Amino acid sequence: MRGAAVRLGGADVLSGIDLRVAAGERVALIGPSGAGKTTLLKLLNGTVAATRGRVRALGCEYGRSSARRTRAARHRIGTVHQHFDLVPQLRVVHNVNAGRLGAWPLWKAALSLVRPFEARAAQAALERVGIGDKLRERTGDLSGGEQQRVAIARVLVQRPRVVLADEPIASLDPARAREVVDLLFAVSAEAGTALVASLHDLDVALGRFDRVVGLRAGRVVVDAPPREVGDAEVARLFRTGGSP
Ligand SMILES: Nc1ncnc2c1ncn2[C@@H]1O[C@H](COP(=O)(O)OP(=O)(O)OP(=O)(O)O)[C@@H](O)[C@H]1O
Repeated sequence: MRGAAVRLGGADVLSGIDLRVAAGERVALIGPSGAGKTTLLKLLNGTVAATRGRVRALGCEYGRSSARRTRAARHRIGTVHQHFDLVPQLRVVHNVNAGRLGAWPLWKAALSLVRPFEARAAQAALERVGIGDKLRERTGDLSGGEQQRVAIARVLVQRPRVVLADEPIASLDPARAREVVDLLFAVSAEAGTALVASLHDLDVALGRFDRVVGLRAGRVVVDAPPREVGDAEVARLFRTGGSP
């Protein structure tokens, strides 16, 4: 993205964002609450439009490319949402298959709610995330950590080229958090899938990722490999008050 800005509710949420993520790159997005991390992820998956600047993803430029090209790009961007974004009343298989909805015609999507299509692919994805026995369970009956895995399985069946994860480990204990990060890295290692994850856990961001992008008040103030992000950069990002 070049010079991207987002204005929401009369306020500048992001300004002057220049960012390029390469295939297979693993980027941790850090910064204080309200810095604009979620909004930046939404800009990348096209669910929020830039008010200024350009955002390109997988050969499409949001707002300029044809609807068909834009849809095709968005199908290959998988997002793990902060609050999972699952339908608790539905069985796990339906929530996993939601990752295929963009690729299915409407009739197939509707019919699949009665008799699930591609249950085998959903089963394989669930096995991959370690909950292969949950296919027919009601999603709302699963623990928070299990629901997080369902959300990752949904992204897996999408066969993404880019995975965006919004605070994917916020609700997990340290051991589960490590497993989820391992899982996201394993997904990214396949087929050069890029991973961009917003994180509040600095140890994970600095210890595991290839690159750290730090946002403060809607601007990128750090963009470097972890070895170059020291106490001074972290303090600059997280200090309270003052200008960006
Ligand atoms: N739809 C909206 N309308 C108005 N303001 C919004 C909207 N969405 C986000 N904002 C504002 O934009 C700013 C950035 O929000 P965002 O959720 O991107 O931050 P964040 O860095 O992800 O925060 P957190 O770490 O707390 O999740 C916040 O001040 C938020 O209130």
